[in-house]
Amino acid sequence: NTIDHATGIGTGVLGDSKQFETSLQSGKYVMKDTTRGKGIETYTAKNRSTLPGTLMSDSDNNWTDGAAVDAHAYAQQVYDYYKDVHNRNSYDNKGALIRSTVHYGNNYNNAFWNGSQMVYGDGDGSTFISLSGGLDVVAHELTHAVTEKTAGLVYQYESGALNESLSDIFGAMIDDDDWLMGEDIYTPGTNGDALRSLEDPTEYGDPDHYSNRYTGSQDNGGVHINSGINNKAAYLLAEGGTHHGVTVNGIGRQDTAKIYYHALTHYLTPYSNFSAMRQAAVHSATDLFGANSPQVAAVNAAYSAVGVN
Ligand SMILES: CC(C)[C@H](Cc1cn(Cc2ccc(C(=O)O)cc2)nn1)C(=O)N[C@@H](CCCCN)C(=O)O
Ligand SMILES: [Zn+2]
Repeated sequence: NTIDHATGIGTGVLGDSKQFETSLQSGKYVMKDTTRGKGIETYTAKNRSTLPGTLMSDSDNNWTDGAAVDAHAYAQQVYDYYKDVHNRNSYDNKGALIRSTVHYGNNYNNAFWNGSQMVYGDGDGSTFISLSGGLDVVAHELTHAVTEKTAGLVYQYESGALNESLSDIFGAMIDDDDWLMGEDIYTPGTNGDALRSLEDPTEYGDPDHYSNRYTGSQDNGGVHINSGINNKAAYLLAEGGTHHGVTVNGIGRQDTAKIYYHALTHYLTPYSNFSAMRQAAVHSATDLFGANSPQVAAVNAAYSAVGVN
């Protein structure tokens, strides 16, 4: 009925005011958006680790829990990106309910997709602040769900690094004011730093060329490390540049996002490696823009520039 959905207003982690969809339930406003797919819900774990915890509620629809405000508002923004830009209805393309829990654990320095929902810690206040305060973080986590429902890239070694890279790529496409990951919620005492950089992965110790890939077993075989190689390729594809003597003529963020989304939903498979990623991106650019397009040429150049054949 008409009062089913309402517009909440609140302050985010960084003190920014925003509006978002809520609904009225048994006389209280709750963080449940009934207007997108089968819904978007935000819960609090109250600093314990039981999931999903308690649905966020408020008496007057003016919200002061910054972590919940951002988790809820950014989940809506990421839903809208996939719907409006890629015509995808939630992470399963069937309007799956999107659930987030904030205030997970105690001073928990991480955020993750647990296979069913998004989970955000509050950080310890010096390494991280509440991680849902990063739009790129929310997009990163929700993209893990998209990947699971599409290519199903196994979370280890090269397929896992591609899984990670695609989450970073769409994080950067949605939080599109830079090519950094986590800059808004990492080390509040230090400006301008981040967890990872797609522009220059080596800035945070990650490789930007296949010859420098990590071959050990830590981090599930380097999934958050070797992601830098594909992240660099995506950055070069969008922005252009010369890397290891190879020049790429950039095609912009929009066409780059279309190529990766097409690859994710049409060509990548659970055990795709970096070489298969190059082929999937070439096939996708060919499908979308034609075999002799500048986009296809740029894809080939970008992967050659990072040493992937
Ligand atoms: C999305 C991003 C903000 C988040 C960042 C992150 C956080 N951590 C733990 C961590 C903790 C402390 C520090 C430090 O510098 O002291 C750095 C990293 N490692 N990565 C991240 O990358 N989380 C992983 C969590 C993976 C959990 C296992 N599936 C992911 O979603 O891939
Ligand atoms: Zn990830």
